[in-house]
Amino acid sequence: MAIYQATASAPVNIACIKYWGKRDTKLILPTNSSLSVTLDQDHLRSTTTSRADPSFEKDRLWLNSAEEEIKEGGRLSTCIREMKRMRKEVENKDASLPKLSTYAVHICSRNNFPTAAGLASSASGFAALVASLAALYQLPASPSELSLIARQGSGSACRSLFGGFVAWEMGSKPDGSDSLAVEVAPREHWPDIHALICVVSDDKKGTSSTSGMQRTVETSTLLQHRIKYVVPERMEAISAAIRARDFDSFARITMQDSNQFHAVALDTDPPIFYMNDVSRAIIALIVEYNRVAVAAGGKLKAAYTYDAGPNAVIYAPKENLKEIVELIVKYFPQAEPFKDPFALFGGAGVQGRVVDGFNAAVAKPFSVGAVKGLIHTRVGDGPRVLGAEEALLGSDGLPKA
Ligand SMILES: Nc1ncnc2c1ncn2[C@@H]1O[C@H](COP(=O)(O)OP(=O)(O)OP(=O)(O)O)[C@@H](O)[C@H]1O
Ligand SMILES: C[C@@](O)(CCOP(=O)(O)OP(=O)(O)O)CC(=O)O
Repeated sequence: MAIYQATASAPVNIACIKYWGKRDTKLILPTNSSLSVTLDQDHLRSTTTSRADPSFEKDRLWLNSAEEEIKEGGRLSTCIREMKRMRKEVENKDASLPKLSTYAVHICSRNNFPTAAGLASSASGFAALVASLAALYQLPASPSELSLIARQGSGSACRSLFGGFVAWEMGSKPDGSDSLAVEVAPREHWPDIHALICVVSDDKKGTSSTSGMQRTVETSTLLQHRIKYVVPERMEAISAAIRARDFDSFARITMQDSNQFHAVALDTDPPIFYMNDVSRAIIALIVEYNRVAVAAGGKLKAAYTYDAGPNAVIYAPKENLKEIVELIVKYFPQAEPFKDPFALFGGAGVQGRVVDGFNAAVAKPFSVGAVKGLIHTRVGDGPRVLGAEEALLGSDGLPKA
């Protein structure tokens, strides 16, 4: 008997222009376009194996070893159904193909980082699910076409179908067929963009993105201003900054948009707070670091951004990462030695330090544990189809131990 199985991995993405608000909650159609940087899967990824077999009784999914219920009409079941529909179209054109669209699937996925902790696991997770099913079904679909399906799993997931710098165009059609991800620039265009993730908390968050953004749509007047006047202009400006490799503009817009996203969260009734004192202290440090650079006649050297949680993501050109790590470690001492994937410190270990002219009083030093960990990564590529040796399902079609 032939085995029909495929494994794929997909990256996390962190938005610079935030998606926050839906005009259609079932199809997951946003109230504004958004733009993100895809992070390197060598560091953060979801890996998913999908298998179709006539002996399987029903579709099943395991996430990090535990079986998840595939609820009828839920996001998982929608994505699986849509992928089967695309396979059926291919089968209709070529009668010699096995009827995989009629078989149930077993899907096993793993995230190599905490799930549901504001590290965008739903984005890499749904992108990996769609990429592995596309490989299993041998679909001739482009990343933008696949993004239409990943979007229905979790909005931000549609942007993880591409590497590099990615826009999710909100579209205008009621059926959502023009609400998809497009590449603004591949990672090779600007590979020097690095990211430092400051893990402030890896707990499950209080207000989920899904429910938080709907409350904002229902109650925030500021959101209406953002949608109409602010985001369209910013999408243009940041795309131009990316094309020109203009970090100064990229950084300014990224920080402004993070600030406005958290402002609309605060403008929600009742208000939503995603950042905490640690998040705000990191903002103060980056603002002061940039002030020193600009005062010396230079340009912005780093940009912070925060999703629906307290974790900071700091984007910066590679050359600034050593200074940024030293700055963060000075105020947020680490229990574990810094994992130095790009050999910034040459094995010497990190010394907390600020640049000359830095006003140390902008933040107070915190104790060990306030920032639980630092992940240094960079802009990365899109989903990868992996070899059979990476499969997460065993020969019995169940998760490997
Ligand atoms: N590898 C995966 N495969 C399939 N689904 C996944 C995977 N990883 C996460 N998910 C789904 O995404 C959910 C977590 O999404 P949630 O939005 O709560 O957290 P997050 O993505 O870490 O945070 P955020 O999107 O706000 O940055 C999980 O409960 C699960 O349903
Ligand atoms: C703050 C954000 O990270 C919100 C992400 O929201 P989700 O994509 O997790 O929401 P759903 O579509 O309801 O699954 C901003 C962004 O990634 O653009």
